[in-house]
Amino acid sequence: MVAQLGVISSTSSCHLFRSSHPFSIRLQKPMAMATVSTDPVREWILSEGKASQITGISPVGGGCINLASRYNTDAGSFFVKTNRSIGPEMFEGEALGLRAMYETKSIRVPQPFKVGALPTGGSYIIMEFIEFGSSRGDQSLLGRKLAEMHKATKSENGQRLVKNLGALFEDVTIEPCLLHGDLWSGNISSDKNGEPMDIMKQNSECHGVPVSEARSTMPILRRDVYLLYHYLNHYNLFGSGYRSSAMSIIDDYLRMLKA
Ligand SMILES: Nc1ncnc2c1ncn2[C@@H]1O[C@H](COP(=O)(O)OP(=O)(O)OP(=O)(O)O)[C@@H](O)[C@H]1O
Repeated sequence: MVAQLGVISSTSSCHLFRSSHPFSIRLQKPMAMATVSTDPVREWILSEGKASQITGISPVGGGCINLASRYNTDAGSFFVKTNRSIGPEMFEGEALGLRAMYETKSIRVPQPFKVGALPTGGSYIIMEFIEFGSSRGDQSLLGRKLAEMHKATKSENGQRLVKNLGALFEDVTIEPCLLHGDLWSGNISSDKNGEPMDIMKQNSECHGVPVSEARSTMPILRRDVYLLYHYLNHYNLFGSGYRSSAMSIIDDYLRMLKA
């Protein structure tokens, strides 16, 4: 909770746009007063967003997954999406993608500003509000801008590692072996005699191998390459929580390989 100078609506001046929309109150007579806010969207807009007052909030239709709103302020408009049940990982992924596209300075995309968790559960993303035109614009220009974006995209460190990975496999005969498909603490138990057992229900994809005994049988030089595969897979499936582990293995290998 952050105590700050905020703007609230007086009850008598509230105008409801749509009763089902939680942010559908237009603030017609903003009144500054000290208040304790538990609304991180409002807090961000009134601090880092450099607005001193929010003059109106209205729903934006068209989305399927999230609730979208336009926040009008004296510092311009912001586009905000919230989701009541999904955590910030989804919007972190959206912001990551938008930022990467935005930084290419090619095709027009909204600048992402802030992603976070809602105190009541769920999450939000705040980004630049874009006033749409009435048509789809020049389609050939769209194609050219997309091509520009593809060309501008910098290869990630991962691509460098892929190019240099061969060195780790020189003079090695790789023999196929049976690997557990999903070895993690949730899939390990023991029977009533204390015999360790695997309680995996389905063999979907491999995790890293958390058991040090099992891990010690892997060739040290290449072990983290296998681990990296699983971190990347989990990054893809479950979101940005796995990114830093993947990147740190990539960076370690790039240093080791002097690539
Ligand atoms: N930056 C923006 N500024 C203004 N309006 C936007 C912006 N981004 C999206 N919109 C409008 O808001 C609508 C909902 O956004 P979006 O499509 O991203 O919602 P979603 O629920 O997250 O995704 P989906 O529709 O793919 O399920 C869009 O159809 C578009 O009209």
